[in-house]
Parts: sequence; C-alpha cells; structure tokens
Amino acid sequence: MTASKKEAASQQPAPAQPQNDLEAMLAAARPGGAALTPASAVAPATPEAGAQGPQRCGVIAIVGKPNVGKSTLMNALVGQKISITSRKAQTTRHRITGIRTRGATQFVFVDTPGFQTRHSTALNKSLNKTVMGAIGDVDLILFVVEAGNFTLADAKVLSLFKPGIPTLLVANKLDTVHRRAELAPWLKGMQERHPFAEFVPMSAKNKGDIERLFGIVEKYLPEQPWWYAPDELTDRSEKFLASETVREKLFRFTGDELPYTSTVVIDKFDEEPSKHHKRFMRIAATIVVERDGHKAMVIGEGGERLKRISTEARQELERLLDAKVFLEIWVKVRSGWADDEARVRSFGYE
Ligand SMILES: Nc1nc2c(ncn2[C@@H]2O[C@H](COP(=O)(O)OP(=O)(O)OP(=O)(O)O)[C@@H](O)[C@H]2O)c(=O)[nH]1
Repeated sequence: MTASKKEAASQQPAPAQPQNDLEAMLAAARPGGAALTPASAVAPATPEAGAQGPQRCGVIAIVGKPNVGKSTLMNALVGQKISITSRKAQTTRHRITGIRTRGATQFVFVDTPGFQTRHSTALNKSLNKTVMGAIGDVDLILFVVEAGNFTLADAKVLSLFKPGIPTLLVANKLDTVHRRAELAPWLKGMQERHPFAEFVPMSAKNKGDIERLFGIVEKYLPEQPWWYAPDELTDRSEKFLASETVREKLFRFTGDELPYTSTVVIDKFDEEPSKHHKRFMRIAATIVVERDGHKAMVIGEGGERLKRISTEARQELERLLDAKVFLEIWVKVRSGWADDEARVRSFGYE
C-alpha cells in the first residue's frame, strides 16, 4: 500500500469554486493553503458498485474526541448501522471496519473510539492504543470536530497525527451552527494549526453531505484491487455485532446514570436447527457492571428496564442477523474491572 499511498498523498485537490453563501464564506477564509471544500460543492461519486474503470481501494480512519459524531458518520457512509451511537460519550470502544463499494471504488472505513484524555484506567489506555493503531497506516484521515469548536481534547487528538497522511478536517454538526459567518475565522485558525488537505463543513445527518463526502474522499484512495466482496459491510463478526447491540440498548435505556465502565460479554452465540424458522440463533449475554447499585439500575423496578433492553436488542438483532433470536441477558457485578488490565483483555479489548 505504501507506494500507492504516496501517490494519493501527493494529489493536490482543486479548490472548489464558490457557488453559495457557505462556499463564499469559506473562500474568504482561505489563506492559500488547504482547499476549503464544503461537502455541498463537490459532485457526487457514482453510486452503484461494479462500474467500469480501474478499481480503487483504500483505508480511511475516522478520528476525533468523544461524541463529535464519528459513529454517526461511519454508519451513514456504510449505509447501515455498523457502529453503535448514543448521546453518551465513549460509546465506541473497538476499532470497527465498515466497508462500502461504490462505482469502481471500495472505501474501507475505520471508526475509532473517541480519544480519552481524562482518566488513565486500563480501559482508557486500551482505547487510546486502538486509536493510535488505527491512524498508523491509512490512506486518509477524517479528523472529526464539531464545527466552530476546538478544545484541548481535540488538540490532543490532532497532536497524534504523523506527517504524510492526508487529513481532512470534517467540521461536523454544521446544522447546529446558527451564525455561519463566525465559521470563517474559525476555519482560518484551524488552517494555522495543521496542514489539512481540505476542510469539509458538513452534517453527518445530511444525506447530500454524505453523498458529496464520498466524492471528496475517493480521490485520495489508491488504484488497487478491492480487498472485500462488493456486498460486504463489515469485517466484524455477528457475535461482535450482538454484543455491540446489547451495549447500545444498555446505554440508551440507562441514560447518564450508568457509568461508561459497564460492558457486555457474549457467553453463547449458537445457531440451532429449527423447523419453523430459516435461521434460529440462541444468544446469551452478560452485562458487567462495577457496583450492586448499578446492577439494580440496569434491572429496574420489577425487572422493567432489563426487559426493555432485551426486547429492543432482540428485535434489532433479528433484523441484523436475519434470524429468529432467543436472547437471554444476565447482569453481573465485577468491581474494578476497568482498572484491571487482565480483565479488560478478557472482555475483548486490545
Ligand atoms: N445535530 C447533529 N447531531 C449529530 C450529528 N452527527 C452526530 N450527531 C449526534 O452526536 C451524538 C454523538 O454521536 P456519535 O456518532 O455517537 O459520536 P462519536 O464521536 O462516535 O462518539 P464516541 O463513540 O463517544 O467516540 C449523537 O447524539 C448523534 O446523534 C450532526 O451532524 N448533527
């Protein structure tokens, strides 16, 4: 990948011509360095897989501090929910590959956990190691921040980037910026911080922006044969997706009360023969929490909350696995697991 990566890195993307208010504002902020490319200024890439022309394939890391919208972006790019999302920071804990094949190009996205700067537990050290591993050998980095915002936590992530890998500044959540004029000086400041290849103000929730981001990303990927079949969406196992689904429901239904150190372990993931269903899966999961109080919180009054978590997780898994699912969930207390390196590893973290 190295030779072709250099080629991709040396491509100089042409700056977009201003076509609307946002673009004009961006052009005004342009200090002569990076192309300021609002997602809305680029022609969409060819949507279907299998088109003529040389194949392109490359790895794109999606990196940023917690809660900036990395998983939302990844799911929108892949076109299906691969990475779990929630309002709670630190939802993503593993490196996740999402694959999308469009036209002659295969995009291999790597979503990473939000880089942790606050607590130095074994869990957080493992999360940061995952981020570092993900950005080491990729063709392009999408550095995701909230448009108009740049904090110390963002700066710490940025300081990890090595020179040589082209990096796009994805200024996400543009829909929440009401005073767009204020973005110009902010972008100018960002240009001074790092030699970004392009600036892409956008919203991960806007389909048009996603469509155009494909067009921007495509030109950084080297010409080489695809690595995956065109219909593959992820390299993660169904078992892994099962644990992520339960974890997502757990966080959704417990809100901010439950510490982020709670986790999910899959104890059983078996396909069984069935006369009534084309596919029948028997899954057993354990939610691991740190304290008795957290266990009570997960179970809820009369078991109501755990029942809701189970029902929603089962329904989503039935869609995801295209199977009838029997899901059993247990809750166990293992105090101090996030501080215990061996436990962190035994629960499937790197
Ligand atoms: N308004 C708005 N909200 C967004 C956008 N993108 C993501 N969000 C919201 O931001 C929150 C965090 O999104 P995630 O995708 O989980 O963020 P993340 O960066 O993966 O978070 P971690 O897993 O903690 O690293 C969720 O509530 C999303 O719905 C956007 O473009 N606009």
